Amino acid sequence: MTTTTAEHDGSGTTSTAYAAIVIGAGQAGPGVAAALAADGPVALVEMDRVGGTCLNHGCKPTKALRASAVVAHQARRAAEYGVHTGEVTVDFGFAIDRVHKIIEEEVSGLAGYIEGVDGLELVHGRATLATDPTGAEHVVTVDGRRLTSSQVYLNVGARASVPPMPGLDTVDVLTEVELLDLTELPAHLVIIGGGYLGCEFGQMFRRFGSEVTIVAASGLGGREDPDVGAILSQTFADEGIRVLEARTESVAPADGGVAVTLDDGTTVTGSHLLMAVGRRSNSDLLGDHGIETDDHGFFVTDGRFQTSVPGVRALGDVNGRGAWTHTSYQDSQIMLEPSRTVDGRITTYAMFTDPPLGRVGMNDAQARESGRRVLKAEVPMSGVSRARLEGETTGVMRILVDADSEEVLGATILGLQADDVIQVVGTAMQAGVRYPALRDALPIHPTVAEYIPSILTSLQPLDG
Ligand SMILES: Cc1cc2nc3c(=O)[nH]c(=O)nc-3n(C[C@H](O)[C@H](O)[C@H](O)COP(=O)(O)OP(=O)(O)OC[C@H]3O[C@@H](n4cnc5c(N)ncnc54)[C@H](O)[C@@H]3O)c2cc1C
Ligand SMILES: NC(=O)c1ccc[n+]([C@@H]2O[C@H](COP(=O)([O-])OP(=O)(O)OC[C@H]3O[C@@H](n4cnc5c(N)ncnc54)[C@H](O)[C@@H]3O)[C@@H](O)[C@H]2O)c1
Repeated sequence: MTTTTAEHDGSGTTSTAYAAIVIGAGQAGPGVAAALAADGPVALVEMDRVGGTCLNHGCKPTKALRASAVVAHQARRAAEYGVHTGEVTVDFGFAIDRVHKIIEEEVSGLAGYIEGVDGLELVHGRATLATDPTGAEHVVTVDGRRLTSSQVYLNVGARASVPPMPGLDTVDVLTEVELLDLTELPAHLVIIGGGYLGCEFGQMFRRFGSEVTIVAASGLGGREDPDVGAILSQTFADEGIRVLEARTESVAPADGGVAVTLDDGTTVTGSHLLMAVGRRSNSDLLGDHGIETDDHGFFVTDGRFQTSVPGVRALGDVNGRGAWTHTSYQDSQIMLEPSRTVDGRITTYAMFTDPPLGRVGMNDAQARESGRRVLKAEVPMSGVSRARLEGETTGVMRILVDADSEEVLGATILGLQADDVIQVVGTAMQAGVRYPALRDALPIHPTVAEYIPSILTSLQPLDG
């Protein structure tokens, strides 16, 4: 077993050798660090609170906050179900406080877990990395402390991208970090970006009572089939959210808030501005690391996460092979099982609007591009009996299969419980199940998932 050695170089700097150093306590780092600590001393370096984006200002706080927004919406619709509640008001301060309490518990639970692992040292501070091209001794510096190892794992994640725009330095720009720290509800939240972040936050804040305008260059849910984007747009319009399909050109202060000028000449004025136009890699925070990155700063890796420098591996968002907690966490599982590779991973994700969107594998456009002979089965959610029973008929359910190989190629579900139901298809795809086996499965009635076997009995060519 390798042991930690601490040496003084005469300048007062302590140099400590580890069996492995993990930088970033996000979704992959803690699990990998804990497992490696069984074989020798490991340092886990984190510059912020443990748990990374997901736990501190990503998936978990947003889904906790979404729960309040969904309840507000249901309460307003209660009369549709014969339930009478009186006037519905939202105490935003209470809702955000609830979120923070849940997150505090989870962060301290994770910190306690890390502290309890034998051989694992949590080092607080921002790490910079000087790699050794031979792979013999990489040097990580944290607050003047020198840590060395031949094995370095990078789980440094990504942060909100704030692209340059005239006037940005004259206004307060919020990212999700600051938005989740607000204690008072914005009067009018202007969101730049109509992707996952823009859609999820936009709908939540509208339901809390803010006026919301989303400026979305490629419409809502830009990566999805056009009809899915159109259903989302109609749902948002029905809830009173203004969506403008344009690019922002500049921003400026206005009436104690912000004015956003768009490329079609329109100007929108709001009290708060949220930037939600994608993520940028945190690889630059490591300093002059000498590792190959792509044009967007994501580390280039092979299927076992090996970077261009021997002994340095990159896991999670920063390797550009996924942009979700589940992909980052799965990277750590794959890393710890030598026979596995990330190559060929079937992408699956959800967008937690209400109703949610679930996606796995290909959508229509990707299926067309694949050059395969594709069959498609679909049903509007208004045709799904469970959705009708629950009064939640917005959306569509769609599955694509290969007519020749009978492979399941992908599915899009926008509608009631889509974030969970999609996983039936994802699991089948991972297991390599051919569509006739899925079609012939016995489903439970009345559920949303029962329509997966059911619609597979009426496959049609993709484009009619
Ligand atoms: C608002 C929002 C909502 C989201 N919702 C979902 C969702 O519902 N489902 C989902 O799957 N994904 C969601 N995501 C995406 C998800 O949060 C990320 O994909 C996930 O957190 C990535 O995990 P990671 O381990 O790669 O990086 P991170 O979780 O970002 O962790 C990286 C860690 O490295 C640390 N670090 C960085 N540089 C250094 C350095 N030089 N020295 C020391 N430490 C460093 C950071 O402080 C951080 O703790 C959401 C993201 C956002 C912003
Ligand atoms: N449910 C989830 O899993 C979830 C939720 C939120 C965030 N996330 C993660 O966070 C990442 C970032 O999400 P995001 O929504 O910020 O990015 P995104 O890439 O999903 O969407 C950004 C959108 O902004 C638009 N845009 C870019 N520049 C613009 C401009 N100047 N004016 C107007 N529109 C502009 C783009 O057309 C695009 O539609 C995602 O990739 C995802 O990994 C995941």
